[in-house]
Amino acid sequence: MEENSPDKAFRDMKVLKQSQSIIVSGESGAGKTESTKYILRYLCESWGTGAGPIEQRILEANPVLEAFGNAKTTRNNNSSRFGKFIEIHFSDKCAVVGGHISHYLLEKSRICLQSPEERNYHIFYQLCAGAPDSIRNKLKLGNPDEFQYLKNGCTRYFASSATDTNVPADRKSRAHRQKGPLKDPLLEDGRDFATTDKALHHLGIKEEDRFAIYSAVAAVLHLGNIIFEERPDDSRGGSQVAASSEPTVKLVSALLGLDPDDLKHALVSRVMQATKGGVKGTVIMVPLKVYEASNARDALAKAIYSRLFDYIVNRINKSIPFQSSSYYIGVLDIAGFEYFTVNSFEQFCINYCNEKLQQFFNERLLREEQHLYEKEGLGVSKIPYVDNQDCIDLIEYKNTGIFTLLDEESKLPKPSHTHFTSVVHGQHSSHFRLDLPRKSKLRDHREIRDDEGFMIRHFAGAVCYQTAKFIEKNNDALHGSLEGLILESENKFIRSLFGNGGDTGPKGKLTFISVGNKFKTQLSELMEKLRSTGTNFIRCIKPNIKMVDHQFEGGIILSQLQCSGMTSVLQLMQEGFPSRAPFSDLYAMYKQYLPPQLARLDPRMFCKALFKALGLNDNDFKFGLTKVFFRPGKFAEFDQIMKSDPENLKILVAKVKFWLIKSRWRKVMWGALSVIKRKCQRLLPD
Ligand SMILES: Nc1ncnc2c1ncn2[C@@H]1O[C@H](COP(=O)(O)OP(=O)(O)OP(=O)(O)O)[C@@H](O)[C@H]1O
Repeated sequence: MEENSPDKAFRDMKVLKQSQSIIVSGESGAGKTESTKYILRYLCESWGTGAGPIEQRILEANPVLEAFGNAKTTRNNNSSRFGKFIEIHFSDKCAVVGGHISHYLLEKSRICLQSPEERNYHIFYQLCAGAPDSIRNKLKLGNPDEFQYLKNGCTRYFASSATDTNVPADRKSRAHRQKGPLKDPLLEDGRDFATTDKALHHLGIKEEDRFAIYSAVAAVLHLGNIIFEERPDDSRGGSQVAASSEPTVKLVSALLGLDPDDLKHALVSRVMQATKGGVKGTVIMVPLKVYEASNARDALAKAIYSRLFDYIVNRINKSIPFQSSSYYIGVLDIAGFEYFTVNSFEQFCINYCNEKLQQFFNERLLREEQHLYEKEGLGVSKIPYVDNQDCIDLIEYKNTGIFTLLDEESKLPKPSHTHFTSVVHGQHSSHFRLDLPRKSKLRDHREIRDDEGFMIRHFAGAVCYQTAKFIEKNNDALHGSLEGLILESENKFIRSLFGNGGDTGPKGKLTFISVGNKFKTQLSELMEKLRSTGTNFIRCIKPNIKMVDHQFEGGIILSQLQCSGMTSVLQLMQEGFPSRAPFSDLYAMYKQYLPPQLARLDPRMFCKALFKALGLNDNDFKFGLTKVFFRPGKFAEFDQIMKSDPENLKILVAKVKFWLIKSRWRKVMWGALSVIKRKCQRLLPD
């Protein structure tokens, strides 16, 4: 991490009177979130009123966001599974006045299923391990083995050897009892519940609402335990809730404020409005097969949890309000480029986002820089970089982009991922960025059928996407019966989670709400914001994949630098002039150090005189039309000389004067010589 980025952003905001953004990027586990926390702490503690209530709340937001939005993955014990843009707002005096958080793409699939070494969101384990008995008993929480939504992943808690004994044995899973706790210096589920609870309290969330939040989390867990079986009397393959799940249905209904029979009914059937035959608009109930009912249950769990996450972010925002602000510094912490053996809709969205951010990075650091060199006539040779606009168009273009094709497929009466995939290939058969999976260099990917996936050549490498779940994951709508049911919940809190979401639309009417489209819109708003601010980039580099300290693996570090475009930037910095200042700024900065007869010079002459007098090496700087440009590190050297002790300054002034006299003398000499030369030419016979 560049050491002074937040400080630079703050100084730029103050001097240039312009809002700033800091884009923190890097792959999972590289340190984006930790860096973001340092930045926020630095800004709040340096420029807040000694971390007063507002600043404190901005900082308190972190444990809450992490509890509900972070999870253990194979690459990071505390991986943020959502993106965020945190704005710290400042008054015209540059003091912190408030903040705002926007969040993007919470990973929903994790709520219902995790791979064996990974976990669900931390809050589930915090509740099971650390909530007091009074809460756990009311919410009927046991150990992670008791829940379908936890038991397929890693069920161990985080704790140290010393603190592991604080958690009673009956709260621990079998794997935990056998293998002991997971270890991480920053995480401890038993203790972290209290931290989350305290942070929620500090954000102004009362005990009653905190309990409502925990009840919603518990409802999600119990919901996952409802299982379905085929109805023996139904020839159409309909399903019913298994008898063994009856108590769970009762419990979930109580937690969600629903009638158990209504819940059962809504889970195993779907309302449809007839569009033909009979009376148009007649509502008919379609029975769901076992796998469809299970999907409906999972969709409900994901909807509750993601709405809960929206609610929590909203509450955080309410706790850090600001009436008016003059500027802000926004910090973007969003997942970096991802590629796995199986890549689905989540990777597609995040890689699309990274294409946009990379384009922005190229624009700001490579294109604009080189354009400036050209405009100022510096004659620096061109550094090539790849323009990825074609890849962005392939994904987001209005009529034929992959997002649009996916939305169109979803609106068909019988959407199918194979049809969608074929349309993508058909539409872009000769696109350089798109190819069939069998063209992949990886064997696993070559085995994907032509109509089940596509490969995109991203700026950071080719990725094969499997389209099997694209249609389902791109749809945020609950099916009609569930939506209608939940909107009529007797639990005010649950109703409020769903009630005023602009996304839901009229009750039970919408069958499709596009996730891709929402993300595209959010991202374009974010890009607009970034473009209107001064930008600072922090590139986090992961030193090794083992999650251990002080171990640097050259190969993986180099590939991260290449993927993020850093090698091109470094080349540009090496051959270019990364620091620069307009003549007038330098003049204004240093004239106070120099005597009046020098301060009277025009800014360009002043700078020339200064540089010559200092005896700076001609290779270390270049004079453009309006600015002077410095080689890396040379501006700092120059600044140090200028601000050094008075004795040194006296010598310097004498040198400047001497240079000026010499150059004026030379000018006069040249003038006189030219006159003499011309006169001589006239006097001499042809
Ligand atoms: N500056 C740091 N000092 C000490 N440890 C750090 C630092 N930055 C990161 N780490 C360690 O690396 C882990 C991963 O960092 P972090 O969660 O910030 O990664 P990330 O890039 O945000 O990953 P993800 O995209 O998965 O959220 C941290 O939990 C911590 O153990």
